[in-house]
Amino acid sequence: MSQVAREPRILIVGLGLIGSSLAAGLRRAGVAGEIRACDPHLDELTRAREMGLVDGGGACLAEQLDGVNLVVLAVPVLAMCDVMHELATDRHRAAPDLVITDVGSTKATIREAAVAAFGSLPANLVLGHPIAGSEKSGLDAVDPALFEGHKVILTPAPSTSTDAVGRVRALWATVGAEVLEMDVDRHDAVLARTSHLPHLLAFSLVDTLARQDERLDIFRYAAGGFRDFTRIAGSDPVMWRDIFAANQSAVLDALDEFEAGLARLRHAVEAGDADAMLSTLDRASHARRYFDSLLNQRSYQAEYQMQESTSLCYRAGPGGAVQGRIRVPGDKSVSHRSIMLGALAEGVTEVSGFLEGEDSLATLQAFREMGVAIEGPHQGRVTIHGVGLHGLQVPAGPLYVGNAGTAMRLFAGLLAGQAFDTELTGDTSLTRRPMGRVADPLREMGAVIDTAEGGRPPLKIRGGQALKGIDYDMPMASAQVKSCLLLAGLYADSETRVREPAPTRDHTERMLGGLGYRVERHGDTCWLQGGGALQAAPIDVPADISSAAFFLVAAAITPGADLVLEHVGVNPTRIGVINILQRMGADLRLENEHEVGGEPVADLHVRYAPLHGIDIPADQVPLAIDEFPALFVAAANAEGVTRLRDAGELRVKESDRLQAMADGFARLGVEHTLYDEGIDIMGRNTDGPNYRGADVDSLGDHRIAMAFAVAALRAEGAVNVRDCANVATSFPGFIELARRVGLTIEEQQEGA
Ligand SMILES: O=C(O)C1=C[C@@H](OP(=O)(O)O)[C@@H](O)[C@H](O)C1
Ligand SMILES: C=C(OP(=O)(O)O)C(=O)O
Repeated sequence: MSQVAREPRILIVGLGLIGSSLAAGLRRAGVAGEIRACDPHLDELTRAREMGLVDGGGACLAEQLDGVNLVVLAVPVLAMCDVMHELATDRHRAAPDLVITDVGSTKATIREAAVAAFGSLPANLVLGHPIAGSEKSGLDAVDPALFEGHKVILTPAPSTSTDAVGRVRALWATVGAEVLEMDVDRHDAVLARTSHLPHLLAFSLVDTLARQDERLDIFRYAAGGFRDFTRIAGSDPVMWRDIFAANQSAVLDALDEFEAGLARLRHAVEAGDADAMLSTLDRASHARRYFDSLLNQRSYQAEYQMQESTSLCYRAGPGGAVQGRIRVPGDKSVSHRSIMLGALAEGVTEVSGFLEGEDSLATLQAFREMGVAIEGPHQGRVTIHGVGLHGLQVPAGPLYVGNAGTAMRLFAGLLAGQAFDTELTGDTSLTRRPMGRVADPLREMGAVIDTAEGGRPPLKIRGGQALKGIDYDMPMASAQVKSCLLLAGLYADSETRVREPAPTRDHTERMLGGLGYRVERHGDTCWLQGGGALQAAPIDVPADISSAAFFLVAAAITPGADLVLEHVGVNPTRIGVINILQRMGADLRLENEHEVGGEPVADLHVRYAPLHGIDIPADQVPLAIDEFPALFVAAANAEGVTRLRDAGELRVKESDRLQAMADGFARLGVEHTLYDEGIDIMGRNTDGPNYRGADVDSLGDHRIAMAFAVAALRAEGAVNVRDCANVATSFPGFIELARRVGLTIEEQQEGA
């Protein structure tokens, strides 16, 4: 519950926009205490009293202090010094529990003024700053809702009384503000960039243009851009003079950074360097949209940050049909690689069919942060202005790859070969996943990488290392480890060889070949020689067989189903799901088979046919590694036992997928036995439902969420799946497509 101010007598010093709006907000909130004001303009005071904002007041601070419990100093920053001295002299007149706060836009100067006036920083002084305002000023602009939903930053010192901080927090909470704390220096540095610099630029631009054109034609013909950019130049000049003077050094630092950035852009314009211009504009445009969506709490990263507090659920009704022709979104593995290799190539790479899911978008964003100009995505089209193997630039901070194991592991190899240091971070699920499997062989190549305990993220990668080729025998069948080493191998002084214990997806090898980089293979080993170059070429991303798998299974278990999935990638290293379903008796055919950009594709046609349990051949496990959650649902609806072994890798995906599926099955009443590296599923295929409805938890894992949504087709009651926001990592639009083919499924906010 938010706190409410319980001050018997509040004194607001200064009836400008902030002071009068605070009074109005407190009044509107119905605070019980008296509100007084002190202002040199007696007519303003009279008006404020007539408007019902204050109970009384006067021009002399000493006289107004009698019995006051809370003083709010809302005077211009440079007037703060005099007011502090008066306060220090007459504070004995106030109540013994007096708390003082202020609303100044800079904090270090006000702290200095307080120390000068009081001899030291008083424990009952809580410096603060509401991040609210308007280009309008004074009592005329009063707005009781001015602080609602806005932030107020308090900057208490270690010596500040916690009771005083609590009371100032309550004051702002009463008028609807969100209160946070930071130290004085950080406040001044942050505000110099987010507020003071933009005001300074707006004032300067308007002044410059106004001088250039005495007849003010510019203003007459001003377009929206001018209006948007310069609105704040109408702000109170005295207030802003004071702010620039008071926060001089932080404002100058911010201005220096700005001038350096402007000089770079100027240079790009002057040199006609289209790539450099696009890179800056594109980064800015995306950063701006990211900022917008953060404010609206709807971006992909914001969604992750919010996940703790809100959760998206699926409610999948029992039964339903599976009919039609659909195309699922682009392949996630190929999408990640298209951005990575396109960025490292020389020339412009055009990608089509790109997956606009959060995982591959995180990869795209990371390259933007390393200076690569990338246009799009627009309806699956992305244009990457490659910078060559040595053209990446040092990013401003850690690279955040969200939920994407593929991104983190492939980046680890690629970044180990760069000249600069980097840090890779991810969301809570990714932070639990093992990275030693890439860090260890990379270290053998000469990379310097720090991980958190147990080889977990974040990964801190030291740049500038000379990498040497290795001959590596992978302990597990992992395309991510193989790809990571091949990417590092591009930067190595010699040959990098990787042997895999079983075939894994080979998109990296194929795409490197497509971009003119020679990768050789003999049996279970592939290798490349470092020091070459990649040449840009178009990349067509097929539909993702891992996403198609949910609909393949949906059709395979639903009597009467007849479904075509168009243009699905059927690379032989990915078709375990097709092989396994066919062995279980599915009527699944490949039609219209052809090749696009080095990857085989086909339309997959499934009609319902009764399934039976099988022993899943070990060699199919790596070829269907992401499809097991869906395949387990097929097994639950197949007559007899389906046995899976040698699948321990499922325990280190976005969740422990063996456990997550077993837990959900227990709730649905699907009989099963769990093993360390596998599961037995005792399926049924009756004329009616094959198990009951239940509430299940996806554990935030996209594939578990979609698998249980599909399971509802043969359940007796609804299947409610918790924590489904992460479906957007690999399959944006899943719900719409599922509904289109005949599933009854809705999204709900948990608790709604
Ligand atoms: O290389 C890739 O794109 C992937 C490889 C697989 O991971 P492992 O390499 O850990 O098996 C797979 O599970 C993942 O979804 C994507
Ligand atoms: C395991 C998966 O992806 P990643 O490893 O990239 O997180 C997946 O998509 O199922």
